[in-house]
Amino acid sequence: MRPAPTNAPNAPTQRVLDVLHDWAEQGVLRRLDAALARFLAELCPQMPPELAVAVALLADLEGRGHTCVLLGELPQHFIALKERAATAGAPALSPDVHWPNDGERLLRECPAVYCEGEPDHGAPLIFSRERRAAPSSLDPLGGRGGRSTTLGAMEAERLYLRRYWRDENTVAARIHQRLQPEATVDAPAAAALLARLFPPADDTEVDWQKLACALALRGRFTLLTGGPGTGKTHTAARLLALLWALRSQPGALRVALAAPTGKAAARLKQSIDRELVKLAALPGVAELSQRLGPARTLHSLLGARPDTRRFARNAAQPLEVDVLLVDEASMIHLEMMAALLDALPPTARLILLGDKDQLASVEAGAVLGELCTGAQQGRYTPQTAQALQALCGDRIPQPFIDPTGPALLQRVVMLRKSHRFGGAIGQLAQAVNAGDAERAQALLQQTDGAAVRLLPVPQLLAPVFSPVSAPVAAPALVDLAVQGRDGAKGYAHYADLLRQGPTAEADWDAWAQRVLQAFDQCRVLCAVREGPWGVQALNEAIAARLDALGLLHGRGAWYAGRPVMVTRNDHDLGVLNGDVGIALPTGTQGLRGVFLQGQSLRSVSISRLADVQTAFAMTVHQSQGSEFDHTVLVLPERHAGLSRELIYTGITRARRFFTLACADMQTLHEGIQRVTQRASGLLSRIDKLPA
Ligand SMILES: Nc1ncnc2c1ncn2[C@@H]1O[C@H](COP(=O)(O)OP(=O)(O)OP(=O)(O)O)[C@@H](O)[C@H]1O
Repeated sequence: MRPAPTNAPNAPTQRVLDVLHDWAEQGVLRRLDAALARFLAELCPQMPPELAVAVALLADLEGRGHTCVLLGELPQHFIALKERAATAGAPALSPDVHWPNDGERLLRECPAVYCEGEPDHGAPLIFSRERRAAPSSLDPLGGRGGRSTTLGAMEAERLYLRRYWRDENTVAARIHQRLQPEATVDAPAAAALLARLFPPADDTEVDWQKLACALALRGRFTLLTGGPGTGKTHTAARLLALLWALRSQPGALRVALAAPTGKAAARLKQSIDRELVKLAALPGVAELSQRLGPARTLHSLLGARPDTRRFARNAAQPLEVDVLLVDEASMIHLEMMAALLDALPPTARLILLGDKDQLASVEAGAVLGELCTGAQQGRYTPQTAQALQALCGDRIPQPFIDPTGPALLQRVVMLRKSHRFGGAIGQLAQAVNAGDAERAQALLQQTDGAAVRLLPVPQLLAPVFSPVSAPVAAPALVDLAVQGRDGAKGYAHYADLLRQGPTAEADWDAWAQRVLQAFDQCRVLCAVREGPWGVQALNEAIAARLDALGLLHGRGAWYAGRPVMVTRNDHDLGVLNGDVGIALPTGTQGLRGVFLQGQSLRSVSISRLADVQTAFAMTVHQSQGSEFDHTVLVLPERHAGLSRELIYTGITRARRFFTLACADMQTLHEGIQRVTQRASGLLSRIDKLPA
């Protein structure tokens, strides 16, 4: 069904499209959502009005991260959308337009819909119906420590746009293919190396890191999840050393490192290098270190092409790798995961690292979270347990054994012990993750210890929003951001270093590095961009305060010390989306944007830095993959966008100090209770494929 849209939709649908157009004009929907409904209705003039609304809703939901819509939920979505329109004072939809009880019939009769299982005529909408019992990978306890990561794991009827349906199928098929049993490794050699890499500890705890490596030797797909500091990279480095030592031909293993952002890629490379140095005594590790190239962003690895969503690397032009290690995999959206798996040769090993409890990608899909459903419980089959014991001598404890454990979970390991956070920050992250708002509140309000602190922004000091003036950030919050607290640095620290300048021309690089590192000691993270609690207002307020204190001269678009975050990859300039740099005065060339890339500096003319934003404050989403000594998390009052994942991600960006700034505890409690659920059918698709 790909003719050019020439026909006018039927009259009732046309009326609905006009209303959708008005809704888009008034911000109830995105223009894109209404335009898609019109486009499909013009392709298929007999499309009923209800389906036109469902298409706009589907596009709207995909904008919010869902990859499909569950039919059973369409009636509520219709109601919620109508309420949004009413609240915005937009024209009402006729009361007759609602999702009918027999919505399936409506889908089956519409030529714009392809019903899975029937001959595929290329229709743009896909109706998928599963008549199966709950898939075996469904976590009986609800995954993620008692909650469900997706809405679509049980028997369900789903409506997709073709693009997401195709990507979901690709990811399911490629992962399923990688779950097939692998050729055996040299077991005695592997056992000896594992014993060397993971010497027995004094405690009796299970060594999940060792088990993860043993498990990874069994197949071409491994997923390591765990909170920050649980040793995902530590383990991955040992796994690479192991694979290198056990390779069948000398020098033949091509290993690639990648991450979704430039910052995360740089961190991955640094951590792997650091860990490999510790393993230098092992056979071949020196050679592995030497051969390991830089970690690349997924875009660069796959060969992103300007102005297209296609990549140079794909199934026809696969990546030339034997082992691909990808960090921060929670940030990978469905489309990118499909592209990555498509471009990976079937023989290559894929090792994904990520924290399943972090915010999912901005774009549609929550692939890592979904693949980790049940990881908390282990669910290893007795066969897996026996094989691992034979290989490394360690036993998987009985509570983690489940004879019905799905094939996918035989490739997933959750690391449980944090080697970085012992104290209050780790406990706070754990409480939030467990949905225990009372405990989180108690930890934030305890007065001993400086690691975790609450900055109540009382009503009187609360940000004032006036429709005529720009939103104003709370002074107490700005004070904290500038001055810090109890040894936790604020921005005055880097501004001080900046003011001092280099001692001599020759010291410029060292000084610039110190300024950049000092800036990274503190970061203000916001849940929203707009309004008094948002990125924009805080950026302005912090710059103004530093200016008032004489620490920066923060007037005009560019000033010495302006921190900026790149918002778009620019391969010519060598800066990537998410890179943070600072405008620094140079002797002869005036102000230049300076970025720390690994151990070296990149300096860029500020006139060429078109896609940047000031970076005193950034969104929690933008901070993923980064860590700061002192993290200040700012929560707007009673905001629907607050979620458990967002709060957890904000907290876990803090290395030594964490401060929460919010108006009241109710905001925190509500946020912790709000768990993001994204509709998807990925798990059931993997389960459905024949073994
Ligand atoms: N088994 C271990 N014994 C000793 N130190 C460890 C162990 N596991 C990890 N570490 C150390 O703990 C620190 C954190 O480990 P690592 O960076 O691998 O964690 P991570 O899970 O990758 O963290 P993040 O999610 O923040 O990237 C590192 O300094 C690492 O060397």
